[in-house]
Amino acid sequence: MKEVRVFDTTLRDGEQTPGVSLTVEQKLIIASALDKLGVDVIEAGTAIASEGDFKAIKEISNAGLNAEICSFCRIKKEDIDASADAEADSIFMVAPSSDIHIKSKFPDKGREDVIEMSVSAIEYAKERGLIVEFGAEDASRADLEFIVELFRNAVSAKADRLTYADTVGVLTPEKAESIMKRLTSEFNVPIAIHCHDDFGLATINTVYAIKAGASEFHATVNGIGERAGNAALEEIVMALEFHYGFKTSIIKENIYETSKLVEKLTRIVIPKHKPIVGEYAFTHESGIHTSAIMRDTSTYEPITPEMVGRKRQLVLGKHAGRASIEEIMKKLGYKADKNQMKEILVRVKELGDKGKRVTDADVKTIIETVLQIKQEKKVKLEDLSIVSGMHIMPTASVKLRINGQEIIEAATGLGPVDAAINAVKKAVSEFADIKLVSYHVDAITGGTDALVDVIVQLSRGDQIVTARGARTDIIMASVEALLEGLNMLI
Ligand SMILES: CC(=O)SCCNC(=O)CCNC(=O)[C@H](O)C(C)(C)COP(=O)(O)OP(=O)(O)OC[C@H]1O[C@@H](n2cnc3c(N)ncnc32)[C@H](O)[C@@H]1OP(=O)(O)O
Ligand SMILES: CC(=O)C(=O)O
Repeated sequence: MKEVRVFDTTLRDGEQTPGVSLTVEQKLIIASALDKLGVDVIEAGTAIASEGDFKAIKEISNAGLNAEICSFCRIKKEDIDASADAEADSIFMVAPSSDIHIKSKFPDKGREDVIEMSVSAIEYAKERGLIVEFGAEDASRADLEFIVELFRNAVSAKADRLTYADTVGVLTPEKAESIMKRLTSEFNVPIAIHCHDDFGLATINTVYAIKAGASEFHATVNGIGERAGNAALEEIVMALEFHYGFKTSIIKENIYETSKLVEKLTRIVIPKHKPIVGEYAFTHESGIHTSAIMRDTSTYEPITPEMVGRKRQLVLGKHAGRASIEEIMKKLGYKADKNQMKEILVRVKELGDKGKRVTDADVKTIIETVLQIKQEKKVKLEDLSIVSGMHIMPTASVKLRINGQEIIEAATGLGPVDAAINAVKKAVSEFADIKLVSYHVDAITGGTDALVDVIVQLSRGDQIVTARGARTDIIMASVEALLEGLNMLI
């Protein structure tokens, strides 16, 4: 089984995603998570780019991590100096290689000049004790014979590794394969592939380059990066290991945790349907699927969620069937006869047909209505007040009745909704350890008087539930959703 090295560039190319900017502390947190994930190289930033990046690279380099710590560099002495001064183990040194890039970056220079500049930069970097991974930028639009010539000179100058960069994502799997076959037949040093996702081909191009002999790939967690992003680490690892029999150092059970951390700190929300890490990658709604999954999970899951540190979710909606209802009834501890089951299913579908996402709390209400179960709500809102304004820290106070006992709490927050949620969470903290997993708000109509639909996901231990609040007042809708969920969990 051939082992492939993983060069993670979440903190460099990933951070080049428009709007993403990480503090030194955040970079350290992500670097530690990447190390725990098992990546071989962490490209921690560009030492020359800013004081913060310099400091981040230095702190990460001195954090005692197992991974090699790398800094991005141009073929420029000052970039090499900054990287060496930041105490990086290695540099990813990049030279423009296509005529388009050479012309626009060095208008009075040509291919020969790029070779000369690269050679002297590599020699200088080696003098400064750095491992040099030398990359050809925009290689996929360059003359392949020039790339071979550039790499030959780079290797003579003692570059340790080479990278072929598909900077604007124009490779195809066939090209990636034939080019990598040629390059790996010419050179004895390790060759990496660096792909972007402009045509949605970053994963397959990377996989084909690896199949053809590349021994390392560059990727980012969640595929974040410039424009359409970089190749996604989690997709490539799973594809290489599952379909092609390669081995990586990645501890797959840590994938989801790392993905959620990167989502939280970069604030780049993972699309719900994204492979491996999207919310719905292991969620099933359709009746036919749920019914089969309950007999054998492999019917509709190519890999188990546990493999990547996740759990399966079964949700109800207009596509539900009897098996889905039976499963949720079992979970909630209810029993119903045939006719009642039919009625519950009809009502769930009715809600779905109205275009609504059916939450767990909706299902519970439907079941209790059909079964004529009158459940006293354990947590009731008796009062809520909010103070917010230009020069005031948003503050909320709540009066709840929990199991008949009156509880009054107050909390501050980043905004009035946050303050209200914090106050409720504080009030119930003695009764249960509840976590808010996700919060989603939609304005159903267009104006400022719109009906606001809030959907929350709450967890308590292993249990996760969804609940809704719908009001014209966003604070009340949020608290209502939270209380609905709480009542399900407590
Ligand atoms: C495909 C990629 O991801 S490439 C990596 C992109 N990453 C970054 O840009 C990192 C963040 N960048 C920065 O902080 C800044 O751009 C810096 C510090 C690197 C440079 O800043 P400045 O000196 O102000 O230059 P500026 O950003 O305006 O232009 C880039 C310069 O680098 C030159 N350059 C670009 N690539 C290379 C290269 N591989 N080697 C040498 N010089 C290069 C350009 O020709 C241009 O030079 P010029 O100023 O003489 O025209
Ligand atoms: C260097 C780099 O990030 C690229 O060519 O895409």
